[in-house]
Amino acid sequence: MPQQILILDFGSQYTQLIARRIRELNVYCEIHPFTHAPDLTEDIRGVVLSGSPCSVRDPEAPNPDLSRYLGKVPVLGVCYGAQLLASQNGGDVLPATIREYGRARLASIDQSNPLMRELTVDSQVWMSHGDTIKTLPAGFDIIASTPEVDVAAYHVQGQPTYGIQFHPEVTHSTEGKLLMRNFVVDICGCDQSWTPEHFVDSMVLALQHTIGPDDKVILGLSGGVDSSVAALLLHRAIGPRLHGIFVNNGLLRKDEFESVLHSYKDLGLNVRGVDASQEFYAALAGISDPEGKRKAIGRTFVEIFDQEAQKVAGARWLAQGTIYPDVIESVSVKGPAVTIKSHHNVGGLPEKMNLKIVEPLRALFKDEVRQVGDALELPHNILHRHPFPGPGLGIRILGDVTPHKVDLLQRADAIFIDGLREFGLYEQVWQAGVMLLPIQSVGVMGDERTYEQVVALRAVTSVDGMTADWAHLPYDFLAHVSNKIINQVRGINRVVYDISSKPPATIEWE
Ligand SMILES: Nc1ncnc2c1ncn2[C@@H]1O[C@H](COP(=O)(O)OP(=O)(O)OP(=O)(O)O)[C@@H](O)[C@H]1O
Ligand SMILES: O=c1[nH]c(=O)c2[nH+]cn([C@@H]3O[C@H](COP(=O)(O)O)[C@@H](O)[C@H]3O)c2[nH]1
Ligand SMILES: NC(=O)CC[C@H](N)C(=O)O
Ligand SMILES: [Mg+2]
Repeated sequence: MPQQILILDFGSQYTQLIARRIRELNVYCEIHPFTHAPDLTEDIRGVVLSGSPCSVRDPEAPNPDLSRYLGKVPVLGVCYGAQLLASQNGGDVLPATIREYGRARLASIDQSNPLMRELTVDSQVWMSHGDTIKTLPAGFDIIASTPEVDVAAYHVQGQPTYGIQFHPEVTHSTEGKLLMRNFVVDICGCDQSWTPEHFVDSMVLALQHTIGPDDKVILGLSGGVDSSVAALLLHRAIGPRLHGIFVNNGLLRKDEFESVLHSYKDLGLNVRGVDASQEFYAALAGISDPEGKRKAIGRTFVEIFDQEAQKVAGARWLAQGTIYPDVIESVSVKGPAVTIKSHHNVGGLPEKMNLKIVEPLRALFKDEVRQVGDALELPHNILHRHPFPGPGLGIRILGDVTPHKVDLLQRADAIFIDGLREFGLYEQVWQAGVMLLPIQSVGVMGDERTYEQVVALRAVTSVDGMTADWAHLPYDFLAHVSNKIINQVRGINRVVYDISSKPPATIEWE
């Protein structure tokens, strides 16, 4: 295991940002819910305690025993984490007279303290708290204040334990990254060696160690970034013992089955294309409910993987392209998050497959997956491909799915995506696609009345898909796409543009 920082999560909306800031310093870190705090191991060089929506004054609030870490490795409490350490040691945490959300400025700083080294007076910090530390326990020293908050940061005498009331992980804390560097590099002594290349080398070794010398691995490949990067890593580790399976679920983009299979062959990967369109259409027949469709698609995927695995003698592993946000969401502090959408690849692989799961990208964020793909020389067109959901056009056809609707949508979608490329807009957009709406509208074409379907164009900007803004595409581009769809795709007579952000909408419509 690489040296790492452990982040104990108390449910803050910013916990993932702490992880991102540490990884940007080329230091590996993991988030664990406070309810599953791991024991200290040699590779854990420091611990960060996250913020929380809870108040330490609430008897129900998280209050774990931290003695296994304190004084043994450096600990940094952020907001709730700082309040918790203060209150566990006899300090007073009280409701603040004014709740503080937003920007503040550091008025005094103890620059001789290693956490505060090189931070500047007047530096902007981001606050988000309703409680405040009124009195510190004996042996705790203030190392920074703002005009409103005396205890903006503290240090525990004689041990590398620190607390800060503000949020260094938020970019609005302009010197937050410097503070994190002071903690992670200077105080914890991490050597900043966690680079994409390092990840590739150590993951290939780990895969070789885990997967037995004669074992074969089945990997569902989609043409998307995650599964393609997983494929290259596994291929480097076990070569031809990797068996990729690319399923045509009848819900792919126009001509995608052929073109993706082709690009995998070019990469030297051992991939079988399985055309299961009819099985998917049969499973979807008559189902209009979004969750019903997702479940039917998920089930059919599993059936196909199961059938294919049985054809490969010695198949002992099922590899998945699972990435870090999937993992974090399923171990959230408040219990598994409410189901908004059932992702087709999560949950419910049947026992009888008898395959063990291997997930080489489990620890990475999407943009980190792209960096690893870059280090593995994944071709640009796959690396920068927009994400595409496994259930494909099945969740972009509102209402029931038929081969005829798939055909209409494939043609409209191809015009939109080709148009983005033509206008040089494809890589400015994080994801784009077309939705086929379950309504008809009246139009007039060549003096004749039409009564045909409506499609909605969807394009978003985002970093990781967790939040997204609708893309402000140029009007002349939208006009071009709208004209072309209405003129060329018989059966569609109206095009609208979706101007909803996530939240409160989501990227896909179902
Ligand atoms: N048509 C398919 N055939 C086989 N496996 C698939 C197919 N579609 C999806 N999968 C599997 O489901 C997983 C999740 O799909 P998902 O779309 O989240 O990831 P991806 O396709 O690898 O990347 P991206 O998010 O960039 O599209 C994939 O990693 C892959 O293992
Ligand atoms: O592989 C997948 N299986 C799914 O079931 C699924 N549902 C949504 N998505 C993709 O996830 C991102 C966020 O989508 P939403 O804002 O619609 O939840 C977007 O990139 C979506 O395309 C899926 N990907
Ligand atoms: N961001 C936080 O960690 C907030 C901690 C606590 N809930 C407060 O309001 O002070
Ligand atoms: Mg995909």
